[in-house]
Amino acid sequence: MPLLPASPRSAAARTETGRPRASPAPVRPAGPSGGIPLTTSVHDDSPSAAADAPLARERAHLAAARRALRAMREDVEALDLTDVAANWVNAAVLERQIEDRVKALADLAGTPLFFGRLDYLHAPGGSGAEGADGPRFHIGRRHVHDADGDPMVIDWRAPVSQPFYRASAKDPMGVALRRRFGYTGGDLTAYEDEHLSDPAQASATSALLQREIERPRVGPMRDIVATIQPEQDEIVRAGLGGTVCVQGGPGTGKTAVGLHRVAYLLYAHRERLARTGTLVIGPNRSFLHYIEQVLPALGELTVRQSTVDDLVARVEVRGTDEAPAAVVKGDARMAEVLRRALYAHVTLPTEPVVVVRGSRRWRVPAYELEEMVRELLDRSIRYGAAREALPQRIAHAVLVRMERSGEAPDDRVQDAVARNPAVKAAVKALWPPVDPARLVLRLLSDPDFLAEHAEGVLTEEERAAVLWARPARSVRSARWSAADAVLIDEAADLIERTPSLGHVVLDEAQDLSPMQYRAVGRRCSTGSATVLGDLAQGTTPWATRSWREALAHLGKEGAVVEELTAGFRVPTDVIAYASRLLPHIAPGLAPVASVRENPGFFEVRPVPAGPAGVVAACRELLGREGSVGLIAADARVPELAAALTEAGLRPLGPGEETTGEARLTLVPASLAKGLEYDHVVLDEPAAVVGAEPDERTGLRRLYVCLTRAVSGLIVTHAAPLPGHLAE
Ligand SMILES: Nc1ncnc2c1ncn2[C@@H]1O[C@H](COP(=O)(O)OP(=O)(O)OP(=O)(O)O)[C@@H](O)[C@H]1O
Repeated sequence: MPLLPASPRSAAARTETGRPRASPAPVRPAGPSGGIPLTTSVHDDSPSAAADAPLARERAHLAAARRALRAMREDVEALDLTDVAANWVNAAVLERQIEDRVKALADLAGTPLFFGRLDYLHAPGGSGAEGADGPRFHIGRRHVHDADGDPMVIDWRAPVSQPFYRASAKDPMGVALRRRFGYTGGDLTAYEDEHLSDPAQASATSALLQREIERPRVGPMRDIVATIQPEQDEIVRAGLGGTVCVQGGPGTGKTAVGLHRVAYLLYAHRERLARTGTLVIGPNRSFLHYIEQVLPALGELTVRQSTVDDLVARVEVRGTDEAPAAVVKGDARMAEVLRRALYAHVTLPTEPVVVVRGSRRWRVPAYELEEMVRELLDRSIRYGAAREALPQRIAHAVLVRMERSGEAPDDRVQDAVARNPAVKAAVKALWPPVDPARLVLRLLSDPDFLAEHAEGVLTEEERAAVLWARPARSVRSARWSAADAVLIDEAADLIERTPSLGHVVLDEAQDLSPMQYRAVGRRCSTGSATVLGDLAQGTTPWATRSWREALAHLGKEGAVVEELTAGFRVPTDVIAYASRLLPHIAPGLAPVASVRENPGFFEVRPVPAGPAGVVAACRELLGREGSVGLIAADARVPELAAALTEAGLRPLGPGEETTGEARLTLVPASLAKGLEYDHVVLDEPAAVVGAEPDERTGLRRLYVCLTRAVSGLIVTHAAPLPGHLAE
């Protein structure tokens, strides 16, 4: 059903009185640099616009949609639970659901209710008869309907919304007109039309899209729902059944795509994922803090976010590893060492089990017990499950004997026999309980135990690397490292299966060790994953070398690997400069092609030693609009923090949110990954490189730091620049 009075396309074009928008993003033909080709013109608010002009009508529709949304919210708020909830538990659950629903229906100030419109040529699936006017849909963050239940805004994730992201002049997907809306604050102030089926219109770049890409960045990450690109949309809407892996350079939208994919999957498979759960994994808490508002803004409030470290936190991590130890501990061969060490606890019986019941003794001979143990070892069930099954097997053997001698025991007798002290003692001896942390503690403390189970798996040198210099006395007192916690998690999974979620998004995946991939993989063993990363940004000693290998560790060998190459963050000059490092850090990877039109600014500035030059650069950039990030080698951060504070520019830490008043963040290089700022001062590249254990890792860290800027970058240096940055 048309939602606005439909007017024929030609008539609409005639009555439009707006003028093309000249700034900030002029309409221009798509160039070879990768501008986004559209057939478009922008119309904005103008005093001469007649009351019935399209913009006025769209505003009226927006106002009506807002009223309808309010009515939907009021309907939910007015729900009376007294009759429906049978008890207080049900009532509490329902109340929570209602609260969530009310929150999801909030009309967020500054978040447009719709951002696009599609005019179909014909009713989808209809006859397609000449002259038939198709329906018109406004596309927004959530579904809004009027009092009759007719849609006023369609959820961007609905199938009819898909052409908004994918339709092109080449394949209009049945769409006659695609309209994008521009907002200033919460006000609808502009629109831009593409007549997809009109071959006469020239290709141009979408000005509204450019405006969105180039907007200043202050505060946490925002959603990109109005401007998802076709190649991004393909990943966002990929089916729930398969795992997708995305390789993409800095600023190609991997994080954005991953988050929108979760929102899409929750829409398309709401019930299933409500049961099984979804999880977003990021590299550290400040990153998670930066992205945490994207999903709630899309109406999704139930997605858990976690770091890998938090995921495996069965012990308190208070220690660190030297790189050689961490590399071995993160190697997938450790899984085999753990498996062997665990199953070494199982022994084959030499004695029979004798169960005394009343005046009778029942004897299960050793060879029969051995058969049971061997059979359980052969089955692919967890150590703990087998341990639980063994007493029942023994009891069953006793029951068979009872029946043979004329007794008629029932299930209760079998349970009682299984709990018999003789059976319990036998099980404890044959298949003893194992605590995962104690198992790892012994492996890392006892050279003989490690040697026995790592025989033929780890070299002597590797064994020496992982052994603790001072063996720990207890699980509590051990100074566990992050890599140790992953080993404990692996051992725990060998004993008891880790529950699987429905879908996991793994961001900045390139930094995970094989053992960490396994830890994530078992959390989506019966679900699927979205793996996002950039091989060039891997800065751990065990960084991913190939996605195929990583996917195998994750247990998702069949996943498709997609590549994103259009860059939405970094200006052309800056990405060109950073890309000089690519041949040294990830040969074979294509440089990102920036789609930003604003060239931004880029300067490499020699400064005298000491913080004065850096402080001056920060002050200079604070004179511009948007956020400023000062990125420096971790060791230089305290000195720079003091200098900035003394200069009256007290900086925020990377976890703290930038605001209009506090726009300067001091970011240690080790935490810069995934973040972005309008303007960046990068302090002393040689120190960033020098802080890493090897040159390649150092250059990769530098690549990450060089690619955080949205509008401009000043590189300040007193020491010579790393030679690899020379052309
Ligand atoms: N289609 C789009 N429209 C508008 N902005 C976009 C689009 N895609 C990405 N962006 C913006 O580009 C910036 C970079 O995106 P994102 O952080 O997701 O990139 P990334 O590939 O994860 O980068 P990195 O490798 O540095 O972590 C973000 O501000 C994001 O909102």
